[in-house]
Amino acid sequence: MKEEEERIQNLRSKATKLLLRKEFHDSIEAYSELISFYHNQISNTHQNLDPNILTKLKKSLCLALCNRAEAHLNLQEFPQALKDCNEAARIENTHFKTLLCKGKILLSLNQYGLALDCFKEASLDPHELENSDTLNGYLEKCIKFESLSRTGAFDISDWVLNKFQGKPPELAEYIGPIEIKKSDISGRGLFATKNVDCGTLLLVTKAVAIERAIVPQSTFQDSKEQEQLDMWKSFIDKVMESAKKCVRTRDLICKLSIGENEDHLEVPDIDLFRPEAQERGFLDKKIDKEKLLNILDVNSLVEELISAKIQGKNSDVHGIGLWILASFINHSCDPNVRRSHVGDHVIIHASRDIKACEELTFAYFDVFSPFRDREEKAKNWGFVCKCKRCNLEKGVCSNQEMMEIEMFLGKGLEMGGVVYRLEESMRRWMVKGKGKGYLRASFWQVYSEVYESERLLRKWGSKIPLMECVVDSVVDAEGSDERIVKVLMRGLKRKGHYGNGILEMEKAMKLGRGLYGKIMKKQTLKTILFQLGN
Ligand SMILES: C[S@@+](CC[C@H](N)C(=O)[O-])C[C@H]1O[C@@H](n2cnc3c(N)ncnc32)[C@H](O)[C@@H]1O
Repeated sequence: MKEEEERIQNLRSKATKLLLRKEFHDSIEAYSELISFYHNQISNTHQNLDPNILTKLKKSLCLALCNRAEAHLNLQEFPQALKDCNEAARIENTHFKTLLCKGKILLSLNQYGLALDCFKEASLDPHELENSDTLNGYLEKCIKFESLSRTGAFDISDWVLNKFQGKPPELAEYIGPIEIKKSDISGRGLFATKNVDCGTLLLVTKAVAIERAIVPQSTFQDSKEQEQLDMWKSFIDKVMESAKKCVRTRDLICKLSIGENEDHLEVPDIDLFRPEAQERGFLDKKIDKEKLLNILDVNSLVEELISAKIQGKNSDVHGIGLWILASFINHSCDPNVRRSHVGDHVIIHASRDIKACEELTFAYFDVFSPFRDREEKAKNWGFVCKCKRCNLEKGVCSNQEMMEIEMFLGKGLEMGGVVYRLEESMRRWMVKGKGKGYLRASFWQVYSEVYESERLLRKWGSKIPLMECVVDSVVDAEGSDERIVKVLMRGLKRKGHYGNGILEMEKAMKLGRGLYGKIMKKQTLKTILFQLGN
């Protein structure tokens, strides 16, 4: 008997040491042995009742379960961690350490309301005053996150102003007025459930996994490709790891498209993606590597590089990630939402006014390029783009005149001449409304060079449309984009309307909200707009 007691005493101190040394896998093993021992003892003791021994055993079991939960939590094995905490709580429902651990797990699972209940309950323990600072920290965080996840009232101003450097702001997951429905473009898509205006926040969601690497522009092509391949491989491993750890993640990943027969795919209920749905029965689906590769091929997103370059972000940093709910958003060459990457979260907001029941689309690749370039990029993604803009431009682009305009571009014809020819052709082809905006966006590079050159403006000014007019039509067709805002702000500066032309500034502010969403302070947005115009 003495020997057994000694063995258990040693096992207990071994498990504790391993936990303190952060050797979580080994500590889980040691605690599991300890937990089995207590389970056996309790069922034996139940037969030869000694209430004191039983109480002592149950206390020890509660502590061992709670410590094993802590180890699982550190390995981000949330379901196992939660299971241990729930068993510990059934033994002693006011156990401080268990409540603290369960609160931390629920916080990691974005279940802020339930986490708050745990921390509140823990704060009632009069014996744990020395832990009150830690507890207050969690309470404050929970209250903030709970409100953010309900209201979407985020503020990323300081971070944007700091050119996206330093620690990103802490974000909570948020699902705005959106739903999943069958799409006319392909398979399923995300749709607005009510009218929203430019800049409205629609979705904030955290990546299942993300992998970043620094690949300097100057790196040789071969090494660049190797670095990207290595990045892709470790990204796949990370997603596999997350999927292995959590039934819910695995089940939700399995709902994603592999790019084939999309029109036959089930349309999942958006509520499944809410953190509160954690407890709903998710199917323990198997996911083999080949299926996962296909899913990642179709749904992974790179952290946006074009806007990163324009905003002066470090464009040597490349990131790839999987954001499950955002994966239901189809591509369009005339998108109405934009994504911003903040830490491991992706933020989706309206880049123009959107009507209820309208499908939300963003650009998978740069859409400020001619039809043939975009066709090639969509092909690399594995689809033929069915958006309105491609359908319209397909017809125009087979036109001999359009081919000539594209050819002139390559042959160094003066940019003013290209703009002039394109505008004249559109007039003759009777291209109207959005069509004009689409084609101007296709040749935006050319337009922007003309509008930014005093010399070209002097030469071609009266033969080509006003910059403001072209900006309006491209914004109408494409929504907000840094490149348009840049040209607009520089134009306003030249005309002396910078900061004092009220109407112009109102327009610029609306475009700014389209760029970063309404989650920026007005004053910060103004500063950013001025920076873009310099
Ligand atoms: C990230 S998924 C988008 C959601 C997908 N429609 C679904 O049902 O799960 C990407 C896939 O959607 C389809 N897709 C997205 N945008 C498209 C577009 N503009 N035209 C045609 N197919 C598109 C392609 O099959 C692409 O591989």
